[in-house]
Amino acid sequence: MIQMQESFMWEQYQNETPVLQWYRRFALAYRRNSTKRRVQIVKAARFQETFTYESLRKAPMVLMRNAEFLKDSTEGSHYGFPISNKRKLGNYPFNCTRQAKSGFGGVVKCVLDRLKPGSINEWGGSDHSSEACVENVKRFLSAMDQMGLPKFRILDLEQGSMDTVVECLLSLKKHYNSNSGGENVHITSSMAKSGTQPRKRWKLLEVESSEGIDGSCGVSPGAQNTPVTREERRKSWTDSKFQRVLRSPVMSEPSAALIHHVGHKFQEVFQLKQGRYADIPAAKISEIMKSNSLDNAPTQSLLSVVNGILDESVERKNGEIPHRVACLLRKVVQEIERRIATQAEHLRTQNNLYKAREEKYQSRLRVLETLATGTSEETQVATNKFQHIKMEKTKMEEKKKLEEQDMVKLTKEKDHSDLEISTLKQELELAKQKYEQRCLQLETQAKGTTVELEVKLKELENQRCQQLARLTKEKDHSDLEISTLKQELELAKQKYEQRCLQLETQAMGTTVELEVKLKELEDQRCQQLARLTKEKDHSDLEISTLKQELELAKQKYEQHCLQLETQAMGTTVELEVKLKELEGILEDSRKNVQELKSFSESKAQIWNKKEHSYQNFVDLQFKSLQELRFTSQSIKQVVLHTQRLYSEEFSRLGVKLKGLADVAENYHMVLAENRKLYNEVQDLKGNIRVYCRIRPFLPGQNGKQTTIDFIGENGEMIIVNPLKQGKDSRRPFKFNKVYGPTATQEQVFLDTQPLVRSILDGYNVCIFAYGQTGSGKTYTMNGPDGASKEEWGVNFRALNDLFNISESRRNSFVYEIGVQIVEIYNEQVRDLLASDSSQKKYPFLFI
Ligand SMILES: Nc1ncnc2c1ncn2[C@@H]1O[C@H](COP(=O)(O)OP(=O)(O)OP(=O)(O)O)[C@@H](O)[C@H]1O
Repeated sequence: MIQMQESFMWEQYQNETPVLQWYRRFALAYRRNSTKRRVQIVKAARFQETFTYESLRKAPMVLMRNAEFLKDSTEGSHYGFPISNKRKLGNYPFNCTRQAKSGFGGVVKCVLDRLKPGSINEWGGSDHSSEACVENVKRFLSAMDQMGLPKFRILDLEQGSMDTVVECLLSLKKHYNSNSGGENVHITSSMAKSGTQPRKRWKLLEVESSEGIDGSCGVSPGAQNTPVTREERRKSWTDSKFQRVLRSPVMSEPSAALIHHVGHKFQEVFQLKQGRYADIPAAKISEIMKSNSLDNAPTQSLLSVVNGILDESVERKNGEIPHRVACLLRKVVQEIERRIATQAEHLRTQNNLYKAREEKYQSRLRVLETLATGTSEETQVATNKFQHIKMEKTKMEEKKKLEEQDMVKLTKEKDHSDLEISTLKQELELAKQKYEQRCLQLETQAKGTTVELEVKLKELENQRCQQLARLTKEKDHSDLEISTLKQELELAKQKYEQRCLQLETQAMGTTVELEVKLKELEDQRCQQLARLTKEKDHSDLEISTLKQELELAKQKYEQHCLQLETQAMGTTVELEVKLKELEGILEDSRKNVQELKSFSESKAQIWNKKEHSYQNFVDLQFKSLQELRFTSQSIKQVVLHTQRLYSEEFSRLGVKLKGLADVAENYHMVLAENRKLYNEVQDLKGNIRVYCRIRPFLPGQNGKQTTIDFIGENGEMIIVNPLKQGKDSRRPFKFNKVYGPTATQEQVFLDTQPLVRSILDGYNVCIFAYGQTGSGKTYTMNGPDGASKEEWGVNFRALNDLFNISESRRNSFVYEIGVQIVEIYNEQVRDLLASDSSQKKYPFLFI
């Protein structure tokens, strides 16, 4: 930590916060091993109100490291002042004026001596008096004002705000940097004269401000004049620097071997000649500057060189540094600056690296989070399953409860039905009694009715007898009437006869009158007779009707009597039937009672059975619930196991798939290669190939002699012509191949098949047959009419082959196959598949 802090230079100083400034001071104090001073610094820092962990957290990375250190330093029992205790901090208001004034006083004094030599206020001979410091600061500010450089307020110092102060000092540094080296010499000399100890401008503030912390403005005059003390200080400073540099994790140091080799040389040249830098010959210095000694020298050596030169310059009293040494110093400082720049770059890259690592870790964290969410999802699924099982369990329990309730209900119902049965039995008993009473009543009623009927019958009998008696009386009366009427008629007849006789006698007396009168009388008598006969007829009729009526009445009475008798009989029968019915009903009721009894008994048995079965069912359910629980447990384990297996399988599958993908890729490559080679072979065989086929003799041509003399294996053929002599009699021919008369269709196709197949790779192929009429072109290309598969010609076989291949490559390729058949005859091209005659001739019109 300390080494880190010590490596901060002017450029970084402007970014420092009070905390960092404090730390810088602390680091220097630490380096000087002054516990008292450290405690003092820690106290000072603790009392700053802005100094909280929160501000530390927001600080840059280096500051954070400081903060860690600070934490360690302050929280430990070492100092016993926990800085986070704000309450305590409030009790100690920080008065930075004293520290600031006294610390900063030294800086101001030195700078003022350079700006305005001899204007330093040294009241009372004490450099450390507050008044002298304030006066010096004021003078410094006026000097800055005169130079037109930005300044700060004394109030800033009092409030401890170092920003404006640092800015002021930086502008001053820039101002001097822009000046030439000669001026440096002058300033250095003037500073040396004034008794101060300037080393290097950009180190000035660091050293002097650190020196000013404890109120001692730079090195005390007495100490300056003590060489041993100065030497010791220089040595200790060099050692500490050396240690720091060696331990620095960010310094871009050369390798250990190189340090050993070159560093040794460097030390030899410089360190061994401490105090004699001015004596080094210019040639040696220029050699060192030209060579890469500086590049390879350790930083510690470089710093010691700088220190040595500066110390030597102090020792020399006049403060002058030879030009060559100044150049060397510049070179060394440049090298140190370069290293610091590399260091800064290194820090930046490390920072980037840390950032990248942080991002990586964050992405890992995200992955872990997603995994965690995945796990939580799985857990969710498992919990859901568990909930489901729980629900099922509760359902089962509810079911069980319901069944128990059902059981209770059923037992209640059973009791209820038992009650009902008993009430029914009672009712049945009552009904039975009622029926018996009713039967008795009916029997009594029937008896009563029978008696009534008998009485009625008797009455009817009496009535009938009375009616009969009346009718007989009436008959007698009418008989009497008839007899009286007959007597009257006899009397009337007799009277008429007597009258007739009288009249005859009278007529006799009087003839004409009588005869007339007789006639009249006769007429009257005839009329009377007629009337009397009529009346007699009428009375006869009446008598006959009366007789008939009487007969009818008699019959009616008889019928009525018969009816009454039959009614009485029917009623008796009905009553008997009713009686029988009632007896039957009674019997049925008895039977019903018996049946009800048996039914209730059987129902009770059924209920008992049901109860038993429900009990069994409940037991079974309970068992199955137990089994279900056990099964769910085992399923859970199986699921977990399966998940494990699944992930393993998945990874294995991935590996296999990868292998398979590689193999597939290789396969495709090999396939492509094969195709290329195949087509190359086809090309090598020749783009145009001529095959000759010799047709066998047709039936009926067997007697003829062949002209084929020889057929070679490699397409040679000799034809003989017996009509010619000598050389012309035997003519050799050469083809790609010659098929003899016995060659099959398949053999012919086998040679053309590779060519046909190259169509699928995008090659154009044409196969045509040529020959005289009847030589077998159609036979070779198509085959004979109604050809079997063995007799298929080239066309059929080629198409069949193409279809088969396209089918087998269905998953990889899609081929479109079309067929066109044309005829070229007499230089006319005809489409043989066209149905329309207008489209048959070339050029074809495709629609
Ligand atoms: N290799 C063979 N084996 C058996 N019979 C064959 C063979 N070649 C041709 N033939 C028969 O020879 C006869 C003539 O053949 P084809 O019709 O194929 O001749 P072509 O050259 O097509 O004649 P054209 O030019 O007149 O159409 C047919 O009856 C055919 O069956």
